[in-house]
Amino acid sequence: MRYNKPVIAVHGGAGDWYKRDSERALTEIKNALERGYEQFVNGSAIEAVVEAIAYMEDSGVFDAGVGSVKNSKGEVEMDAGLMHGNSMSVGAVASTRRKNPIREALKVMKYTKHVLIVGDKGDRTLEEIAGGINSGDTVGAVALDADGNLVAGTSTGGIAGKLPGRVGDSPIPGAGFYATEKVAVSSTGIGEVILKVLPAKEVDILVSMGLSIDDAIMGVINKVTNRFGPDNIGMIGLDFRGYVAAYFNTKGMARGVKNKESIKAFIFEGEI
Ligand SMILES: NC(=O)C[C@H](N)C(=O)O
Repeated sequence: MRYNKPVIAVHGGAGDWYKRDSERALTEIKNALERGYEQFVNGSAIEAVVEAIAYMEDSGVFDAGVGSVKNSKGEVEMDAGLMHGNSMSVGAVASTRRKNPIREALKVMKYTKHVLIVGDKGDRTLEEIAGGINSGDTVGAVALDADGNLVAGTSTGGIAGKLPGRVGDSPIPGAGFYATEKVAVSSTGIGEVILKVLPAKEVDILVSMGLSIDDAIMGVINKVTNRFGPDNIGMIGLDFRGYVAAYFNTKGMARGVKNKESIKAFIFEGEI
């Protein structure tokens, strides 16, 4: 469906939402959309994506930030990534224990020459970087601002019971997130599948070959299902004209979209 810009879409993870408090998740999706959308007044799509994701990290309802699942040793290790499509700037963190991984990813983007900073050593580096930024399921956001900037971001606690040090798709550009001048995409699901398929990059390739964002995301999800079976992936995407699409091969995916005219949120059926 097409939305006038500025527009933001978010997801709160693909999975078996039947077992979970879906009412609360829908409310939190809407709150995250409001929080992100507010940023368009003074900020760009970057602030919109970061604040929407930081809200979901703080909510405790999703597998990200304070709601993160634990690894096999009972510890939390989180991954996040962020990409500005027009400049192709990227910032990402993996195996971090810092409070809001998406804000740390923004620090990597803004204040370092690097793409990905990992682990305890990375956390010490990030602690030293000043910049005034610091003030479940995987969560993600894509936004298009009034100036046409497209941004994608993703943040996760990963997969429950993962081995310490395991990193999934979420902080890897082309896998967990990707953005260009034309599209912004965020993925969720089983990182071990997503890392082999690079679905966010594939959506970019298909769109640059002339497919709509809707056909591109649906095509990639179908391809993953045909090769790896169901219950492993969901994606949201947005293009430069304001077309939004979301597909998943799991039972549900918390997701929503907001612009000036409307706000929508779904977990099971429903087109955003
Ligand atoms: N729930 C998720 O989406 C998990 C994330 N994709 C990972 O494998 O780390």
